[in-house]
Amino acid sequence: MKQIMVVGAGSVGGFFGAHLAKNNPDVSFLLRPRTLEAVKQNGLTIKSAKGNFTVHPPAASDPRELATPDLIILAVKAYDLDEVMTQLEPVLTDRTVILTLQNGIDTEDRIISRLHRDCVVGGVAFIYSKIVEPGVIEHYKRGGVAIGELMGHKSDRVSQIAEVFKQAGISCQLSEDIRKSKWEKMCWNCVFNPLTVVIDDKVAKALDHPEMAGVIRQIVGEVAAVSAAVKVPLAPDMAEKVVKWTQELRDIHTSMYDDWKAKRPTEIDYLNGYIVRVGRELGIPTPVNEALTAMVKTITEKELSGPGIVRIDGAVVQPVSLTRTALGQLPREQRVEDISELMPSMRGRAIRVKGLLEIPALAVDADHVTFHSIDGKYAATLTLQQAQDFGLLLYELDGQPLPDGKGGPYRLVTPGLGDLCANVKAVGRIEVRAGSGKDTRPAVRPPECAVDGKS
Ligand SMILES: NC(=O)C1=CN([C@@H]2O[C@H](COP(=O)(O)OP(=O)(O)OC[C@H]3O[C@@H](n4cnc5c(N)ncnc54)[C@H](OP(=O)(O)O)[C@@H]3O)[C@@H](O)[C@H]2O)C=CC1
Ligand SMILES: CC(C)(CO)C(=O)C(=O)O
Repeated sequence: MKQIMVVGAGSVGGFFGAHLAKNNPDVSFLLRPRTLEAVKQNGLTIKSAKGNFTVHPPAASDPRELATPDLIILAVKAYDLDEVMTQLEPVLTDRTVILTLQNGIDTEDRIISRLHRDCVVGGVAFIYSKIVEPGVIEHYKRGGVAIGELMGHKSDRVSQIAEVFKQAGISCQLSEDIRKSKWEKMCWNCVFNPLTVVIDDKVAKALDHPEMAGVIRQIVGEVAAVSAAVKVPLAPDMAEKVVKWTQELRDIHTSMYDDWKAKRPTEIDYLNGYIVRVGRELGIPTPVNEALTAMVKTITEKELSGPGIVRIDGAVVQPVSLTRTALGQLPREQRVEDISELMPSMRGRAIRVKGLLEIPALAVDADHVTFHSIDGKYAATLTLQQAQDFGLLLYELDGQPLPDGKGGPYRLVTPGLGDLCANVKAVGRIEVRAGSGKDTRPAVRPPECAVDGKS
C-alpha cells in the first residue's frame, strides 16, 4: 500500500487525507479544478481545536498525472460516485484497493458491480467537519474510521490500511462486521440528517423534544426492518443506541444540513430514499422514511427554472413555477381544449389565465398583470380584470409542447380583447403587480393588431 490516492478534499477526504499526507509524500489527491487550484496555491489546511496545519501534497484533476495508486480512499458524496469511478478507470489495476468512507449502504456494491472484482474495503467515517472554502477544512468532532472486509474476514490489506491510518495518528478500528457498522451509522444518519433539515436547527433540538422520541423510534425501526431483511440484523434496542450516541453530537448540524445551506445536492436518495426503495422491493412499509425523503427534497431542491417553466411572481404571497405537466393537471374547467374555437387562426390547447392566477395568493392591492417573454424583450401589461377575462396561455399542440416557431413553450392569447399585440410569445414570467408595468406594445397599435377572433 505504498501509493495512496485520496479522492476529494472535502470535509472527510480533506481531514483524513491531510493527516495522511503530513508525513507521507506518497499520498496524493484527485481534486476538481476549483479545489485543485486552491490547494496548489495555498495547500490543504485543517483548522481544528486540536491544532491547525497545512500540507502541500501532489494533486491533479486527472488521475493519470498522479502516481498509480495501490490504495484509493474515496471521499466524495454518494451522488458523485459514478463520475469519479469513470475518471479513475484508466489508473485502476488488478491490485488497486478502494476504501469507501461514504455514509449510506450501497457505495461498496455499486463499485463492485462496476468493476466485478473484490477490490473494496468498507469504511465508516466518525467525524464532523466542514469545508469553509476550497482547500480549507474546519474540524469539530471526533476524527476516526472503522474499516473491514465486506465478508468479515481478516485480511492483510485491511491490516495494512489500518497501519497507514495509525502511522498518521488517526484512530482506525478493525470491524469484524463492517456492513453492520455501516447499517448502524445509517440508523443515525436516517434520523438526524433529514431532521436537522426539516427543523432547520441542530441535532439537540430534535433530540430533546419529547414527541420526537417516537419519531426517532419509528425511523430506526423502519431502517432496522430493511436491514434485517437483507440479512444484517441490528440490536433490538437500536433506537436507544442512536439516542445514546447522539449525546456527544448534540450541538452539531449534519452533513445534509451543511449541504443544503451550501446549496449542494443532499444525499437523501442514498439514506432515507434508499430505505424507501429497498423497503418497496421487499414489501416492507417505510412511511416515515418516505415522508422525510419527500420533505427534504421539497425543502432542498432548487426551484424549477429555465426553458419549459413559467413563473408567477410579483405581488403574490409565494411565487410559483409551473411546468407543462403541472398546467395539464389544473382543473379541466380552466382548460380550452381547442383554441381554434375562439381564434380560428390558431390551434392548440390552452389554460385560462384566470385559473393560473388562482394558484398563488395575490396581494390585496394587485390590479395588473405583466406577461414577460423569456428573453425579456417583450412584455404586455393587462389589468387584472382583462387578464382574468381574456387571457389564455397556449401550451400544447397535438399533445406536444407548443413549438418555439408558434410562440412556445407558452404563448399568451387574448381572444376578445381586441389587441393581437398583447399575444406575447415565449412567456416565461407572469408578474402580478400593484399598478401598471412593462409594456413593449406599440403605443399606437398597427391595424393588424385589431382583429383577434371571436369574443
Ligand atoms: N461531513 C461530515 O462530517 C461527514 C460526512 N460523511 C460522508 O462522507 C462522504 C463525503 O462527504 P463530505 O466529505 O462531507 O463531502 P464534501 O462535500 O465536504 O466533500 C466532497 C468532496 O468531493 C469532491 N469531489 C466530488 N467529485 C469529485 C471528483 N470527480 N474528483 C475529485 N473530487 C471530487 C468535491 O470537490 P469540490 O468541492 O471541488 O466540488 C468535495 O470537495 C459522504 O458520503 C458523507 O455522507 C461521513 C461522516 C461525516
Ligand atoms: C454524524 C455525522 C455528523 C458524523 O459522523 C455524519 O455522519 C453526518 O453529518 O453526515
